[in-house]
Amino acid sequence: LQKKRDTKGLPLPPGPPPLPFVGNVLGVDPDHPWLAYSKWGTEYGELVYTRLFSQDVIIINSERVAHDLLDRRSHNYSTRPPGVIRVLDFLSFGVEFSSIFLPYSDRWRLHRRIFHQAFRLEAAPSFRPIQMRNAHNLILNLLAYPEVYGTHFHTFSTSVIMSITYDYSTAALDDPFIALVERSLEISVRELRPEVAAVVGEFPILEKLPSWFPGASFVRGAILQRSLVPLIVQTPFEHVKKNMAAGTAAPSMVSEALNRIPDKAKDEEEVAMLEKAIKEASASGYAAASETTTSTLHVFLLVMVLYPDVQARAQAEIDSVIGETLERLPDWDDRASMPYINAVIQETLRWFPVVPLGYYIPKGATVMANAWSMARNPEKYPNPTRFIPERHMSKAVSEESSTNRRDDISFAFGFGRRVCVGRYVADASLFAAIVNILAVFRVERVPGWNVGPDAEGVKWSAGVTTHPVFPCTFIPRHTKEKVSQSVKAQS
Ligand code: HEM
Repeated sequence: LQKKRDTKGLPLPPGPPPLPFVGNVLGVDPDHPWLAYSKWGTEYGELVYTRLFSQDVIIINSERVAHDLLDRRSHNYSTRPPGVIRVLDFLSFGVEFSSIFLPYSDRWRLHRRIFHQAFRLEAAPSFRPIQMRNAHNLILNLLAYPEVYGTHFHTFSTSVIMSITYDYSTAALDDPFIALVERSLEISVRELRPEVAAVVGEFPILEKLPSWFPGASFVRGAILQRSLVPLIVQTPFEHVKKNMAAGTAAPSMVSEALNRIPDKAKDEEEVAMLEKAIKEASASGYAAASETTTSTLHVFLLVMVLYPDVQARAQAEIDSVIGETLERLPDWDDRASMPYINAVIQETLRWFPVVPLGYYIPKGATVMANAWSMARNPEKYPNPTRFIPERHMSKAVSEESSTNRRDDISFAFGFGRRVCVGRYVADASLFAAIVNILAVFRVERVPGWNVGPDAEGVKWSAGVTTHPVFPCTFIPRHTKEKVSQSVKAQS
């Protein structure tokens, strides 16, 4: 029996037998590829070799191997797959500058440094007032128009990141800039992934199809995206520079990074290079922050509908801390007294990681870290399809945020040098939104929507980030007047 080998003669892990030309592509649902990768994991082991057309792909299905390769040997696994980058060269979406897609390089390192200054563990709490104010807008929006809850989640996530990054205030409802960002992100999330890249890369003729041609959605996406991206990148950056010139800029990631450009570096070329990096990193940051936070809130809502007992226990905990009559809304200081809420946040991130696959490349192949499969590991999480916050309760959750405990659900935020730079900010946004939603609403399934606790049959959106699509009912636990009063009192 001849062992499979890569082009350099190194042995490759086992995997499903590929068909000529297409490889294993027919076995993969391109909208939910993590399902096939996880199934192969149970058949072939922690590391699986597969081929999508001519692209070699190695899937890591276990946390142990992911930590070993992506954390401990991260210098080998820190760049991004050429597949996605090739699509970008070949059919430009105009987002080649994004920190998320940049190859491992000095340019990427500079982006990371800019993020790190603003979003590191010690700096993240400075954004809490912004996060809480937006969580209050979220509950007011939900009270007014509960049926479009997805739009409110998006407004919340994007407003938080826009304020943090640019001190840019969006309208509480129907902000035109947010609509633009939403459209642009929808295209990127859907099209810019290796499974799509594999197809486009194999059939360059697709690029030549007119954009109206059925199935040529990525061509349409690319055309639209190329016109949206410059607006989205330029407009908020100019806003900061204008405010700085007028002396009215409040602290934000961009204003602080611009202020840090050292005087001695002020030869024109260097300043231009640094400004460009700040502009590009800030635009990538809000792209990365918005969809992920929004999708996690969708997952939270789904589990609250599917697990009414969990919801009731979470609400009992909130009421025990702030009182049953909503004399005030929850605040940051309450977090330490809410171990169950913290466990609900942990379990939400575990139950369905909204970025199910992370992409890395060592030389040659694409390596995918299958967070979805890690989250469903029955040895670490008995009965993994069930939402059980108690599994996180024994570990003094109240003292630490969901993102500090690297040993537990770290797979939700990626691995190695490309680990999510916004995880501390994300954790605080989730707490602010979740605790306020539960304080003010009971969420219930709509009559006739018969989905069981494993959420089988629920539709999930397709893309790098995914979220469930389902109907639900928001029942206010307090009167509108009471909620408005409490919001006013707290602001
Ligand atoms: C619940 C919310 C979030 C989740 C689940 C999440 C998850 C992730 C994951 C899985 C990655 C990929 C890591 C990898 O490839 O190994 C990532 C990257 C990234 N995230 Fe987050 N994220 C969230 C929120 C945020 C926020 C709020 C920000 C900004 C404030 C942010 C900024 C970034 C950036 C810039 C990257 C790219 C890092 C790089 O390639 O070097 N994320 N995130």
